[in-house]
Amino acid sequence: MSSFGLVSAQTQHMIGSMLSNEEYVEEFLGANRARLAEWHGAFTGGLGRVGIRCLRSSNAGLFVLMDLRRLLKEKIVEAETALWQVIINEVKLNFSSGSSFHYSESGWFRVCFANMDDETMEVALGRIRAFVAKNKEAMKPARKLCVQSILKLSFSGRICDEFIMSPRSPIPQSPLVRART
Ligand SMILES: C[S@@+](CC[C@H](N)C(=O)[O-])C[C@H]1O[C@@H](n2cnc3c(N)ncnc32)[C@H](O)[C@@H]1O
Repeated sequence: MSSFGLVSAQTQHMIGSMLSNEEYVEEFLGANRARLAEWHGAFTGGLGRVGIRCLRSSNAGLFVLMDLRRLLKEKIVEAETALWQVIINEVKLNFSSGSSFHYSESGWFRVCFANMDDETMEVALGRIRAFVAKNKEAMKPARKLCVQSILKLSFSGRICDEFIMSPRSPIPQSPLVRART
C-alpha cells in the first residue's frame, strides 16, 4: 500500500480496526491462504503444460522460482540478463532474474503469482505459451533434468537486508507492467 506514498492516518485507523477484529483476521487469513494455494496451482499448472517447471521445495509464499535454464544461450549471468530483457521488452512480463537475488545458478526467474487476478494470469500464461512456442527447440525436455538439487542460495549477513528489502534488478527500474493483451 505504501509503494507510492505514505499511508494516510484514516487508512491506518481503518486497517487498525480491521486487524483488531480477531474473528475477521482469522477468516481473512484462511481465505487468503486458500486463494494463494489456488493461484499457485493455476500458475504452476499452466507453466507445466508448456514444459516450464518451478522449484518445488517450498510450500508457502507469494513467489515461484521458474526454471528457464534451457532458454539460456550459455549458463552465465550475462545470458540470463539478456533473456530477462527479452522477457520484459518483448514478452512484456515482469519477472525478476535470479542474479538480482544472488542465486548461484543462472536461468532461474522469480515470479509473483499473488497479485494477479484470474484474467491477468490467463494473459500472462498466454504470453508465456507464445514465447515457448517460439523457442520450441530449446524447450524440448532434456534427457535428464534435475530441477531440485542444483539451486543453492547463499548470502552473507551483510547483504541479507539488501536481499530481502531491495531486489537488485539488472536495470535500475523495472517498469510496472500490467498484462492486458
Ligand atoms: C514484492 S511484490 C511483487 C512485485 C512484482 N510483481 C515482482 O514479482 O517482483 C509482492 C506482491 O504480493 C502482494 N501480496 C503480499 N502479501 C500477499 C498476500 N498475503 N496475499 C496476496 N498478495 C499478497 C503484494 O500486494 C505485492 O503486490
